[in-house]
Amino acid sequence: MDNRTSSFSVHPPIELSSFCVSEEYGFILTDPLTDLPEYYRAWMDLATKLTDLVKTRQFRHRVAELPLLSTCYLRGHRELRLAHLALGVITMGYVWQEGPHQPAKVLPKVLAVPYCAVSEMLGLPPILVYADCVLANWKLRNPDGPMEIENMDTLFTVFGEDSSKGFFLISLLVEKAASSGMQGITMVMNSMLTHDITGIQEALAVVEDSIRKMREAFKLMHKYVDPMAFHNNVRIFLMGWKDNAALPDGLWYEGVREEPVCLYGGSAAQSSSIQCFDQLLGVKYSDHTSWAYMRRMQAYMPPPHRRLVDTLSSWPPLRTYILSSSSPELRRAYNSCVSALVDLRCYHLNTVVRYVTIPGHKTSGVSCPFRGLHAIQRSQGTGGTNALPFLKGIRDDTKQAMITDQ
Ligand code: HEM
Repeated sequence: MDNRTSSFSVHPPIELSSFCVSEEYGFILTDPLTDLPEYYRAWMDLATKLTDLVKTRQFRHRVAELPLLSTCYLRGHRELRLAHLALGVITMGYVWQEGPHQPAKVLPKVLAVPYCAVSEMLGLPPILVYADCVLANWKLRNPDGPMEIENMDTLFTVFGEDSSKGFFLISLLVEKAASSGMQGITMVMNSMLTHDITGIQEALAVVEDSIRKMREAFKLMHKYVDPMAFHNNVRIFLMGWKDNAALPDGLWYEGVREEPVCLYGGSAAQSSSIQCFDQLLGVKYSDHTSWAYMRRMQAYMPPPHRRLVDTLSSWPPLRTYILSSSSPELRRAYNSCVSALVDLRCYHLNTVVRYVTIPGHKTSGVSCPFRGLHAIQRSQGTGGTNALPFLKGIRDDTKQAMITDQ
């Protein structure tokens, strides 16, 4: 037994809606707004024109000309989320316009002050997070049509337009596939409360099916995202200012803080879905650095989503429950989920080799537009990790969760 309580009596049933998670969309923001009140026109205009203005090196000048807008006209969660997304995109354009060898070290007051205010209201850090650029950055072209890539668009892209769009939308579809898994998780947990073995087993099959569907959705990445465009453009504009040699001291938010702030860049490591599956299945990150990193990523999730991960981690462990049960079917259903998660992580790893490692080697040639890049940055994820060792470790930890007969 680990230090979680072994008693089920203290745990009320889990309701996804209490964590702002929808049955149909999971962690995705449903019906995101596509525009802010007219007062915020300057933000929306700038965020939608990032690519053109970065190409012509005008983005920073245009930011400097922004009026200092009050956040008092932003109403409700959806307006705040759209404002956080737009200001995040503008911040990335401002910091990385000249590439990693010449980042801006100071975020001007006209941007820093409202951005930090909106971030505080949402309980999110003032940087473009996964919950912005993926979970809140989408619309249906035909509102009555299906949620399929051909019928979808982003509200904003970062540099590397088509590949940026593809990266955000495919990640969104992977999240959509995870939504049935979130329902499966609640079914597992709530069936544990009543010791309903068949219920747990059926719910685990739902979880497994969802993880396998995530892998299927992931495959679309290869059709819609070009590796070189991802590596040299998209990735650069998602990088943060923590564990990044380009901005070793962080970024100074003028008019807000006295000291520069260090924050990780936007990465799908900030996805709550995968951390929920890990909690359900009892995946233990054996390396302390990886554990600490995954824990830190929770601060980049919207607070109710973070609470769900925490709640799952405080429940009596499913794995221990299964180990003490005599049902071979239950054990099989659990192992199939672990196996699906290992497969997903293996697929993800191969994708990282294709999109980060291989282009990183090619980029070391003289024609690289970012030739000032330090070697480590060429193979670094947007979340600041040295990607491959970190991801291999977590994949191996997932394998360790498998229950073997002995
Ligand atoms: C081109 C596609 C992708 C690339 C190149 C990529 C790259 C990376 C990298 C480099 C990391 C290490 C952390 C960092 O420094 O950012 C990472 C972590 C992670 N990524 Fe991705 N990623 C991709 C797509 C996705 C998608 C679609 C998902 C799922 C929604 C995802 C989920 C995760 C998770 C959960 C982690 C944390 C480690 C883990 O739990 O295994 N990634 N990714």
